[in-house]
Amino acid sequence: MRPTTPDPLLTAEGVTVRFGGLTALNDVGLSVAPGSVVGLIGPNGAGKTTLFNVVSGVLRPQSGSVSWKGRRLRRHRPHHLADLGIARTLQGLNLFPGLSALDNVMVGADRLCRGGAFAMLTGLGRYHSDERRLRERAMAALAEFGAAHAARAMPGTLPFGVQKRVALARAVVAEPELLLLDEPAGGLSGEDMAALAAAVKSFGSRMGVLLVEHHMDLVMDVCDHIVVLDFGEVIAAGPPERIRSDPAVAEAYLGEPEEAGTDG
Ligand SMILES: Nc1ncnc2c1ncn2[C@@H]1O[C@H](COP(=O)(O)OP(=O)(O)OP(=O)(O)O)[C@@H](O)[C@H]1O
Repeated sequence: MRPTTPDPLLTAEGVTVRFGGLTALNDVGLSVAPGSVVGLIGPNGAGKTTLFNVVSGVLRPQSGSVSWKGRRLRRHRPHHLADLGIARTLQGLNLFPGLSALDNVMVGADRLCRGGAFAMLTGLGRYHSDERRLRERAMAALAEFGAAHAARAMPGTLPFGVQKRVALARAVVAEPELLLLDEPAGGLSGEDMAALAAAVKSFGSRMGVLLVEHHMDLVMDVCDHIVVLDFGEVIAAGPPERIRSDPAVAEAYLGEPEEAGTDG
């Protein structure tokens, strides 16, 4: 269901993470409102994955907090995300190699099914009435990403770009309120990249999205708001047009300030 409140879905505040003597994140914050696409960018080692892991419940920060709809998450773990209404895709595809593309997507519908999609897929429990409904829904999700033709195929037999579409379909089939995307463009090009951009834009009208991504063109194209990390600190935050012209961002990426106006 579409959220009706403009309050943030997800808020991270004052997040600090240290690995031994290295400060990977220092007092970092961001928030994602319903219906907005927030990009998290920064050079290699800036702390993007670390923040993604804190938000996902993989890592506990030394200080700071993560809140969901205004309520602080104290002990959340990745397997709690679906119940909260949060889905994520990881850098790896994480598809089950022994399940067809369609069945992989149905696993993503787990939270819609009382007995769990696994119980349904394995025939354990009495969930046959749910099964047809979820199968139709999973097919519709595959079709939305142009992967309906792959429904019966095993993931390993599919081209990488199609596998990525299946992973995206699995993430959104349960209609999460927030989608966490960790470098979804990795390994994509051309048509697959354009399809991904279109998909993320369409998600933005249905759910909040946090997009961690290296691919700058994609981020500038699809995000409403961008947070830039460098050496574990937020160095800029704002709409794409502001980030694009921010000298601190150019400096972080290029290693030195862009010399505006120099002509030789
Ligand atoms: N488990 C860990 N143990 C020690 N140091 C770590 C660990 N995870 C990350 N780091 C360090 O923390 C810093 C931030 O890493 P992180 O992976 O979050 O950056 P990133 O912005 O995601 O980089 P990339 O774009 O290369 O994926 C880096 O210096 C990295 O080497």
